[in-house]
Amino acid sequence: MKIVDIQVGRISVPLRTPFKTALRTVKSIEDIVVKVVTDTGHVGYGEAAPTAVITGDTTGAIIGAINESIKPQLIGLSINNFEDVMQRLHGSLLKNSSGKAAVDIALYDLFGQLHNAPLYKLLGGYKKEIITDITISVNEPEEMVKDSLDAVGRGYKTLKIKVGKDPLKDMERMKAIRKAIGYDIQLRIDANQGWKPKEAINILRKMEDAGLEIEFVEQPVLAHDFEGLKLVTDNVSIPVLADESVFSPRDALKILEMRAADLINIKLMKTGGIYNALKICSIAETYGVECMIGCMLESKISVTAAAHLAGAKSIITKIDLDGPALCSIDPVEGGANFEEYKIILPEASGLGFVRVPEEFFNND
Ligand SMILES: C[C@H](N)C(=O)N[C@@H](CCC(=O)O)C(=O)O
Ligand SMILES: [Mg+2]
Repeated sequence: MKIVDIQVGRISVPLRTPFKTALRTVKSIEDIVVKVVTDTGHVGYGEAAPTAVITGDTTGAIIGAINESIKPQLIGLSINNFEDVMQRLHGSLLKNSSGKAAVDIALYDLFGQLHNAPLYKLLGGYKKEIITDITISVNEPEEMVKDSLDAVGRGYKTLKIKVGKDPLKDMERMKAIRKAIGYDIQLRIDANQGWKPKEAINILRKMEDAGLEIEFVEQPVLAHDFEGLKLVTDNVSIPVLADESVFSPRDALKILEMRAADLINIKLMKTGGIYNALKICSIAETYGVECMIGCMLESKISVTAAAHLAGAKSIITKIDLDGPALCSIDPVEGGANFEEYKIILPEASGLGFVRVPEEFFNND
């Protein structure tokens, strides 16, 4: 099964409501899609999200990385020697994790097709069904209460609340949400780097004292501030999850050696796809640290790949794969079945897509 072509296209999907974090506001998913074609007529699909404020990857940079650096390395290689293909892909250029992720995902789709098995089974086959949280954007407290109640009405049992805009207001937000939804629903929070270390310690202790029962806090401080992250981890009881601080297996190793966080958030757009995400799973297993699998603003294509990984690995115990649930439409047939909080993995080979619209690849 030889790679004969790699095509790049675009997918655009309006969100149900604007997505707001401490870092950005977005109204629609505007991602890059990739199609890897083989001499046997098989096609693998991938996707990249240009989340410049987190990964540094813009739309133009992703397209350039794939067309100028990745594609020339891969044409003619055989999926049968998958290790060689992965080495060439991940060695083709530095950084550019989102562009690498799109191609890596498409190649894993082909790897599954080559071996005629769903990817999650080839990677471990731990479970066929996973349960995701849903994200509540940072807004005025009343609006966040309304959005939280809507999410609970849709059946979600875990909400990930975006904070990090203003510590005093964040406290108000969390008190209002907890009061409205009660204690049967789990609350995790994501500050997206919005607090300073001492500010984070202060607000998290207040949340503990107020009995808000926060499952964990995601990325309270700046991504590069490993010492600040450790200071927070050492000084609060709420577990700390490293998100923007961990892109590569090397980052994961450093964070875990320092004991700077209690949990790690794996996202394919940060790791450059499944190949390196698997290494982070092994590192985390070695340290006995559980992982979350997360996503950026991604549609069903790349979130299906993340769901296959989550279904394969027991160390992934927390799921934040709500990209498709935030979308107003789903233009892709097949892949994982997203039924609100329940994600069911497909039994078809590879990632299991049935139809990815050809229009995505008409680049006029
Ligand atoms: C969408 C997901 N639940 C999420 O919150 N992902 C990121 C932010 C993604 C973005 O800004 O596109 C996260 O910080 O966990
Ligand atoms: Mg996060």
